[in-house]
Amino acid sequence: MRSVVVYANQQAVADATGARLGVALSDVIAQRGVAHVVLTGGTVGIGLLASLASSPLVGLIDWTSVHVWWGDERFVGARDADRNEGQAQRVLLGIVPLPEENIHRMGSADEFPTAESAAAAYAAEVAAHGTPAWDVLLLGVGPDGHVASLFPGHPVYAAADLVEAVAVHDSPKPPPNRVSLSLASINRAREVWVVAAGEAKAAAVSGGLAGDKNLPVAAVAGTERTLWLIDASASTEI
Ligand SMILES: O=C(O)[C@H](O)[C@@H](O)[C@H](O)[C@H](O)COP(=O)(O)O
Repeated sequence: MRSVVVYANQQAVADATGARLGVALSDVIAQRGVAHVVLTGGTVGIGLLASLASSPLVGLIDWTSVHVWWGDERFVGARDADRNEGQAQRVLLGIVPLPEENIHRMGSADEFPTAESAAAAYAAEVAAHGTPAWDVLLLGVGPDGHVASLFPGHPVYAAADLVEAVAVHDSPKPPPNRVSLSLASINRAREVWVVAAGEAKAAAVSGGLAGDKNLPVAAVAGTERTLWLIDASASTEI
């Protein structure tokens, strides 16, 4: 099932999605005992975590039952400000009582010689946890229709999709070296939530919703639900 929800502006997308995530995590824990959430980088992706951190909903969640994963990561030094995990840590993960062993970071350039080896280690980490069907998987969208670090026309996106995680070089969005979940991994999620705000995203949103085969955002779907959580200016071309 696919639904599109249009909010007034970027802050409203972040606030509503942060609240939605808080409710979803407590619901999943009540139903299944453990929740696997996959985070995304980007403005809305980090903004919604900040919003959840300041919401009373944050206290509803049994954080010891939450496992946090990433859809993609920038392959730079562990303390580089570009790291998605560092940004998430600052706004939410470092504030809530989340056990360190529940935080599944993609490897940095300080720990791994290549993005390939970091991707392989991440695939092993996913396998070691039973290759979970992600309960909620968040994705920002680029103006070019990329999601996670899967870029349209990039050889990694075009290549066969039989692995869990891939190394990405020559990313059109800096920094150039990245690690990303594959499309197969993303689409194992029960719920995929696509978040986007701003007029720069309008073409990607309309192309994605119309099923433009060239756009990675058009190829993502949850097995139970796909939610597009966007603002008014990203919705003008639908
Ligand atoms: O690490 C990253 O760069 C991302 O995960 C990427 O896929 C991001 O989510 C989109 O580019 C949207 O980013 P903005 O919301 O900042 O435009």
